Amino acid sequence: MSKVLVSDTIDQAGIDILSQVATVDVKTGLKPAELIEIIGDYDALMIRSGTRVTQEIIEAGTQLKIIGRAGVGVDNVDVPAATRRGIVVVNSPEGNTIAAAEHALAMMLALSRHIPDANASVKRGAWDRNSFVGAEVYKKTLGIVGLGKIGSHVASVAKAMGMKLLAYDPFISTERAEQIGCQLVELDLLFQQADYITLHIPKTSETTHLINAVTLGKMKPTARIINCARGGIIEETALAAAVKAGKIGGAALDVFESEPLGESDLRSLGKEVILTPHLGASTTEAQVNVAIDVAEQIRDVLLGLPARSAVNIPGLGPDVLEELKPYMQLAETLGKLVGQLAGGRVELLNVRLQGELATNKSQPLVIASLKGLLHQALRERVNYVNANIEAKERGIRVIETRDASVRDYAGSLHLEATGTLGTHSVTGALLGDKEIHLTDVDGFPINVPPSKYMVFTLHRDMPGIIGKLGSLLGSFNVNIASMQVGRKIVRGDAVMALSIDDPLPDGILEEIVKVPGIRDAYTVTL
Ligand SMILES: NC(=O)c1ccc[n+]([C@@H]2O[C@H](COP(=O)([O-])OP(=O)(O)OC[C@H]3O[C@@H](n4cnc5c(N)ncnc54)[C@H](O)[C@@H]3O)[C@@H](O)[C@H]2O)c1
Ligand SMILES: O=C(O)CC[C@@H](O)C(=O)O
Repeated sequence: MSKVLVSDTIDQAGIDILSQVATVDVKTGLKPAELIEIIGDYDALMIRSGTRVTQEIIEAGTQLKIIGRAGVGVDNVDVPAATRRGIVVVNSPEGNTIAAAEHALAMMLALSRHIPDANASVKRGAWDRNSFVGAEVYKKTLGIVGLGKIGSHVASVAKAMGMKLLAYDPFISTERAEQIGCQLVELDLLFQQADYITLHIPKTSETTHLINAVTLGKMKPTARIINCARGGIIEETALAAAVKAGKIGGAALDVFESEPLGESDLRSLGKEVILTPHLGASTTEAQVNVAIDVAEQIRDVLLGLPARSAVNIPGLGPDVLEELKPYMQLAETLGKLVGQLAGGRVELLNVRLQGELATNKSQPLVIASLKGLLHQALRERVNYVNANIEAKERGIRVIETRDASVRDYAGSLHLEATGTLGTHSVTGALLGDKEIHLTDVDGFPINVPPSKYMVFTLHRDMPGIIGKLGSLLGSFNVNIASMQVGRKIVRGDAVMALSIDDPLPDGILEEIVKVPGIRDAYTVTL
């Protein structure tokens, strides 16, 4: 049975799902050295934001197949290191959207009305109504930086509260922003005009210290800034100085440059600053959502299935996956087949999406084809995560083409591999109830479902050849399950595809090519 380590607190609903397929150990609060010591025993690691999964931990995790982040941000995981090792990294892109958006809105209102300090004052025994006069958000301008899932939800609630909405997000269209009720503006204008600024962007090299002494200087002296996205987007010393000097009105932060927050000027500021300990996703609902979402993906990957929200498998979102899953299986089978027909070192793979398939995303099919192609060399070491990298490292060039005009089957996939021993091609389609069929080998039309063990011959189409091959295989006790010949013209060149019950014993290929009329023979395991 597989073993899963859960190293941060996650909801029991997730543990229950993992327990269906694995032994689950929950060990929270581990020091990095302790994690390194035990991680080698585990097939999967499930975390929240508390565990930093460094390259060292990934390298010590020799059995790891998947790292599941119960939340959105994977900035606490060394994703490139995981990718190099072929470890899938999954997250829960939507499970805590509402929780994080509501936390940002709660922070905005709490900051405006001094709720935390007023509450603390009453609890201390005071009844001070003069110190906590606040401001209304109604008719004020909210500047939203990052109009993705969380930013959009904040926008719709803020709109209902009567706020005017400005947004900055270079990756969304003006139409999309307008749909959500936001005016898309340049960042400087947003800084100059907003009464409240809320950040909903990832932490990247462009967004690190986006809010600094210079940008803070562009804001209104009454502006209040809210960060429930990621620590480090705001330069904290500059923020503390700006609040102290009255250059901005205040700030509410849920996330920090270093967590847990250590010594910080922010702690000593008054009611203009509110701090929460990374609570954006901390609702019962969100924790159930993310735990189930990520645990299901870990379960699937441990069962050999693809994950729906893998961050290191390009182009493989849940919607794409649903539609392309059967074609990915087809691509992998064709990749295995063409790789073995080509033999030697493959230098070029042409992946052609044909017919209806031509309108689909090609990237997942390219990855699956490469996974199949590299299986011969790498076996279980190659997977959807590292297939691209492994192919690049081996100097395999990939060309993707599309031909919507091919109408033989509703949608088909054609792979052509060129290597040190020549060029071979295979085509396949899904027939009936999504059953894989080989429809062409080296330009010869056939129609056979692939089987685990197969033999292909290139021969001259002439009387007696099938019988001779059958007798030869029979004499070596090889049982033929099915056989089909593909030819373009009568008595021209032809391809024979044989499904056999067991692997072809060593030395028989050499005997097959001695049969008069047979020019070449290949055996493959799919
Ligand atoms: N505090 C918490 O507990 C908590 C919980 C959930 C998410 N988060 C964080 O909230 C943030 C937003 O999450 P989301 O789910 O909305 O992500 P998302 O991917 O749906 O949205 C992010 C948006 O930021 C935009 N963006 C990227 N770079 C930008 C840039 N340089 N300038 C402006 N916009 C840019 C993108 O186009 C996208 O629309 C992330 O940092 C996430 O880690 C925090
Ligand atoms: O695990 C948490 O509570 C934080 C989650 C949040 O920061 C996220 O990125 O999803």
